[in-house]
Amino acid sequence: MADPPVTISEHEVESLLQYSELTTRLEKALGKFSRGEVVQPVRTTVPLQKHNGFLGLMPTYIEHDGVLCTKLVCFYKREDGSTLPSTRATVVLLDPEYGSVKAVMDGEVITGMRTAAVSAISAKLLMRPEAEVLAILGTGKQALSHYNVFTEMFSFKEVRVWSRTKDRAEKFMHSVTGPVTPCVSVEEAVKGADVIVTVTRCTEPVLFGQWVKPGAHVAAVGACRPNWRELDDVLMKEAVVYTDSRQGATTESGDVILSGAEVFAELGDVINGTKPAHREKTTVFKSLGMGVEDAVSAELVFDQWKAKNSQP
Ligand SMILES: NC(=O)C1=CN([C@@H]2O[C@H](COP(=O)(O)OP(=O)(O)OC[C@H]3O[C@@H](n4cnc5c(N)ncnc54)[C@H](O)[C@@H]3O)[C@@H](O)[C@H]2O)C=CC1
Ligand SMILES: O=C(O)C1=NCCCC1
Repeated sequence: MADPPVTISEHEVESLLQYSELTTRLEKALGKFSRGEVVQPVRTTVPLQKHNGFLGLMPTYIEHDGVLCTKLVCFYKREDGSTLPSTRATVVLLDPEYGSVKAVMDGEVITGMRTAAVSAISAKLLMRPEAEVLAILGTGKQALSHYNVFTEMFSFKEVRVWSRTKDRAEKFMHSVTGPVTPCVSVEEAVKGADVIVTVTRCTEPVLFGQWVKPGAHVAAVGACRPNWRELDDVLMKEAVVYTDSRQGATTESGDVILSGAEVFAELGDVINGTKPAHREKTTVFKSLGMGVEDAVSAELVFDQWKAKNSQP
């Protein structure tokens, strides 16, 4: 008889996950994914038309590691000023042999941290070594997790943040401990920036190639629907485009599909050494988010939870 599933709250997940171990596991998982060692269909999305959103189903099986997992994530195109969350997620970890549920855990922190950690891996692989200026477009949940991991992993001389209102950019600045320059326009934020993170909910391009410094690295995290955009055609066509999943990007990314840009490689290909990292060129990492990222994060949370809760 299987043990009943454990429930792990948002607060507990937060106390159990650290970027250092998470990033190591995610890097290995991206490599495995691109070597074909992970069963992970492209996310199934169910439209929630009445609420202007989608339910995404993200099942994943890593046979070699005995990890079976699925995330249920609802994401919405919220009206400006809405106080409702734009993403809500739950992660379910299963026993692949018995099919029983081992753990049900909050997916908010996992989604925030694993997405930011994968963007940081993209920057580690693709930004110029002398990178000094980071620009973050957007000031929501992902902006905060990206700020946290980028400032933990790298030593930028300046971090700039842009939001559509000055108030929001200033509020973000006051919510973090390190120095931040709030910017009133995207152009001001990205001018001369070496690394640009786009974490907005916008559905039309907000970042234009004409403003991007040649050789900069862009981690594009929002716009995860085939008709949503964050980046313009000029940037998509000038840059060398990397993704988490080629199949995911060519199915779900408006920036890739509508610009007609070619996907050069998956991050896992670079990690596996089968495709080069073009640090000297302008690069875009188009992130869609993958079930395998949630699976290894949930397994890490569960391992830590068991260690903490085991009898002495
Ligand atoms: N690639 C991935 O793995 C993941 C992607 N996402 C996506 O990342 C984006 C950000 O997510 P969260 O930070 O959780 O959302 P959030 O709602 O906490 O923050 C969104 C930010 O975008 C800004 N924004 C909204 N509409 C805008 C517009 N038209 N133009 C410019 N800025 C606008 C908001 O003011 C806010 O600063 C969303 O599009 C979400 O779907 C979320 C989770 C994972
Ligand atoms: O991977 C995820 O989780 C998400 N990706 C895009 C939309 C929101 C959630």
